[in-house]
Amino acid sequence: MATDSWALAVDEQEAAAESLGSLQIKENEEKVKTEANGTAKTEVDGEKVDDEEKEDRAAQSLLNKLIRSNLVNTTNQVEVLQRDPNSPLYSVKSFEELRLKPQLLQGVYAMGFNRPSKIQENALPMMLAEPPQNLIAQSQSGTGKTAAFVLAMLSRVDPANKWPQCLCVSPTYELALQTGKVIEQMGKFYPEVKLEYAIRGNKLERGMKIQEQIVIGTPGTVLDWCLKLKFIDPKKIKVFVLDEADVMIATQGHQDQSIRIQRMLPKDCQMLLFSATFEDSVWKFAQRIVPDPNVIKLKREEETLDTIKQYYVLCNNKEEKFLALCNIYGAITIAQAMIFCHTRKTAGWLAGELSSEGHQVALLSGEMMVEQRAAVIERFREGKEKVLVTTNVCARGIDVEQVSVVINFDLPVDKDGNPDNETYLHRIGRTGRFGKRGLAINMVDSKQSMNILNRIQEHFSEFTQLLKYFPKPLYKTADNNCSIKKYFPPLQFFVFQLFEINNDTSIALAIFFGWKVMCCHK
Ligand SMILES: Nc1ncnc2c1ncn2[C@@H]1O[C@H](COP(=O)(O)OP(=O)(O)OP(=O)(O)O)[C@@H](O)[C@H]1O
Repeated sequence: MATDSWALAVDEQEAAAESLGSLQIKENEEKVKTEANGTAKTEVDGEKVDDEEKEDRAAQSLLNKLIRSNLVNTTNQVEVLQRDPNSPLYSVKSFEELRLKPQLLQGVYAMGFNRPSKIQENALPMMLAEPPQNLIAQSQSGTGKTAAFVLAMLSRVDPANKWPQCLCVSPTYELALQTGKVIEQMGKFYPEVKLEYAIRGNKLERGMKIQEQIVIGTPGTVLDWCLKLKFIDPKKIKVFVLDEADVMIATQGHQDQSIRIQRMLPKDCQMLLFSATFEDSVWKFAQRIVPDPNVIKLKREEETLDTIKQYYVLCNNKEEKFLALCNIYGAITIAQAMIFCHTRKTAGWLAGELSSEGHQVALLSGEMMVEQRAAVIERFREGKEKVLVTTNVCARGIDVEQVSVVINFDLPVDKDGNPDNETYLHRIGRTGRFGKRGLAINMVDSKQSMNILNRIQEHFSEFTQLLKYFPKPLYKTADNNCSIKKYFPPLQFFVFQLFEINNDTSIALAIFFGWKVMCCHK
């Protein structure tokens, strides 16, 4: 593919992203920007490392919501801590058992939900109980929290009363919109219930009273609407939901604003708080927001490196790394691969080079809006591109199941240049549940990067035996003429590859023969 067709591909990607315009996310209406660009930069290896690489929790959370269409399966058990340990613990296996209003049951089924998710089995009976109970719930993104509290809110409102009865605060404008969409979908057959967005761009006339029964918004605007502008009478709120508590506390001021809102609510208002993670700070915040809570926790599925074959390739510079990459592509059949780079600049360069070699490449990096990133991931999932070149923004939480090959073009390091073991695990790890096998290839281009790889190896060797196979040099280029010095792995390695790999036998065989292919190629 020539460079201009690469540019064309980017244009197509952007066009695809624009088609997501139905989200109506307007740039200027909320200060909290979900794209992570425009922030401070650090110098590493002579290149700018953007702060995009730092975790932007709101952006990550939004991205997850945009690309997820299904529940995340989990084999872990839900842990329930009841406020009153003597009261019976109810759990439901069907939505019928919840005795929902028929319009809501219809809405739930129309969304394609057949049965409650793991967390919903316990959370829904608690949320719908009489008298209402408070709840703190923690489970990873995609396990059904939003759907659960939306159902609770819709169940509790009285459509005959034309004032806000349920209040939901979200960390950003965009996240609030996403939750609003779920309310609209689930409440499709319950049109009497109306929704209002308390977000900065939504200007209401002074002195008016909101008639919609559900208000969803960001903490600052919700606080203004309750306190200063008095659009909402907080004393009439029956359900208060604080969503994404972990993202919320990461934003300056949101914690205090949320607490101030909570203090205005009546004592018998049902308080519900949700979070994907449960660090100490989140737990402390949760306890301030939710008095006498029931607590539900669902451990996240652990990622493992046990099923991943890990290798490294020794090179001298990024051009050689690119060459090595081409050789690997020449040698093995790769359905789809994700390639991680440290900086946007390298990612852009590599995507261009691969593209001009004829690969169908997608590029994902931090200067893209979250919706653009979601569109790129979607295209990649659909197989429209075979290679996804990305910086760290793509590393977390994105499950592109069909990808069995991950290439660390640059090894993951933190801002101080130390190995980032967690990111390494997220990039190449697979949840044990899928048991999917994979291949990870690490590009090493200096003494420092070898050192980093060794430290990553040491770190993971502590808790997995299989890593005796890690890392095996795949091949080594000594100079730009590529007189290749091969490291022959022990025989057991081939035996291991040939007999233990199921799904990826083809890759194993190809690698096996690929040694020769690489040599011939040179
Ligand atoms: N009981 C269910 N059956 C089938 N699908 C469901 C069920 N509950 C939720 N889903 C779907 O699963 C996906 C994740 O659900 P949901 O958004 O509620 O999870 P979450 O834990 O709130 O995650 P996030 O915080 O990322 O939004 C959504 O596409 C949702 O429509």
